[in-house]
Amino acid sequence: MPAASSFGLPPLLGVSQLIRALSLLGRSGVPLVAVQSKVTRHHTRNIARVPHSQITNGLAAHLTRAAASAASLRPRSATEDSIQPLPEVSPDALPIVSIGDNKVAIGWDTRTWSRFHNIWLRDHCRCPKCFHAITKQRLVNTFEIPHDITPVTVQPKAEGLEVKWPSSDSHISLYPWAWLQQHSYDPVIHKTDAEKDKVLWGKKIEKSPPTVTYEEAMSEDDRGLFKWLTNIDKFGFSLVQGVPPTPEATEELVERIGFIRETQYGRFWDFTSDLAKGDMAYTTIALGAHTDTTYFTDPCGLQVFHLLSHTDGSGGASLLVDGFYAASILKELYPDAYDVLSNVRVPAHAAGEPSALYRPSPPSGYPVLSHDPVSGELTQVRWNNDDRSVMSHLGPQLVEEWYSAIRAWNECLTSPDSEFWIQLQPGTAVVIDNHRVLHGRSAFDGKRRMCGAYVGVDEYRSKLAVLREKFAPDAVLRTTNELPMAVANGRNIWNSAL
Ligand SMILES: C[N+](C)(C)CCCC[C@H](N)C(=O)O
Ligand SMILES: O=C(O)CCC(=O)C(=O)O
Repeated sequence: MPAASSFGLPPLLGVSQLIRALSLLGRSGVPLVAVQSKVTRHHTRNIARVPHSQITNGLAAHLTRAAASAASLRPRSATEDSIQPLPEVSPDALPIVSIGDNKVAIGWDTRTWSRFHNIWLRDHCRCPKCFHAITKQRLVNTFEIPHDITPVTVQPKAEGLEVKWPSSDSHISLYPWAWLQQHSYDPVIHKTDAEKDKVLWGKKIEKSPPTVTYEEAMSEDDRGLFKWLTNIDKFGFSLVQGVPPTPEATEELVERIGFIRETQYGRFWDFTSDLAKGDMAYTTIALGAHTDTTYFTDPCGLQVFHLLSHTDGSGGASLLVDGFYAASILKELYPDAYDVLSNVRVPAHAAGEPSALYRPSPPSGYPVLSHDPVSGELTQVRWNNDDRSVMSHLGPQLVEEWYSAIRAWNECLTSPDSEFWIQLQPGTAVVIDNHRVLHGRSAFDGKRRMCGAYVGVDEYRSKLAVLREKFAPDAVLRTTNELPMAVANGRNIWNSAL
């Protein structure tokens, strides 16, 4: 096995030199050509990674064209990209590695190579001296690493890249290949990431809304829980059928996900239209599609509703709208409005009770549409027109533009093709991702009793991550779980979240 080490290759220089160096190594059957200019990054601000065929919309005439092109907003798929997801490294075709001035280069295949700064590699050493395998916390003293540190040797091993560092105790680090691919930052390598598989939906979701049974959700082996949370992650909501129509059973159901988030409405709520809390939810009035707790710095992550009973009256149907879908339509039809909603901060308040006065920090609030600053993807919708505070910070030049933008947004949200109406019955709970799916209800009369709770977004995401680790391990876990010293205290030190 030819090993490229500091004496095997010149420092990283021009592409042609690298090509020559690599071909000199004569690795049979695996010619490596480093063509970095072919590496392109994804364009930014995508709504979601959604295959066209998965968009379940049924748009009215005026939205049909928009939906078709909204689907085209998705990032290019792996096959359209110049970079394919990289295959798992096999022991008989190891990557080629070389030391450059201040970086180590890894040639993955004929077209793709990654470079890692020496200091970055040293700082990310996961040997027991540098990383506490049980607590998953860093032990290495980052600030003692010489900023010009250079490996003595780099060796491709079956398990990963082995780096020998210049130190009296001859420190050796090993970085699994899949882990290096996953964390490649120069260039960022395309990842097929299950977390990105969102399915945007419209009214047609009513034909087959994502559902699990109570038995599945409560089953001890956690598979049903995984299915449930995966539904929420993909669609932004999931029904749970067959729930005993009691607050106790519903509370237990919520606790399967994580800690209940207590708020001014209580921990677990059991409410009717008695205005027990100073909020319109506690009346019989219709509520348009909104997200909850827009007045919190950190709005609640999940919201669970379970209709326990409704007697002596009618109405009170539940409304769900996929905010990511509505945003994709807005972006297509009214790109300027999309920008306004992505940038203008909206203040909000909860002030119906004398004992509480909630506003977000900063008090100017947050934009209706928030994006991941790294990927540009839409991450959160915050919208409750009822709870909006005074828009005094807009500036005179923006006032009309702002009102036009929210009018367009409202049009996308209230289009019959965006709205999924469902008449809940005792026994069917609905769990909603409050950062994505808006909810509302029609007006009603009679006595209607609803119970439910909030769960913090971090609780829900943590539980989903743990279940993924168990039931849908990614390439890094699949290839490193068997490595000696990789798994300590039930978790792999190479888990991509660390
Ligand atoms: C769900 N529960 C009935 C407890 C409270 C409802 C709060 C609704 C409020 N306007 C908001 O958007 O936060
Ligand atoms: O009463 C309902 O069905 C929903 C109430 C609501 O929208 C809320 O509590 O935020």
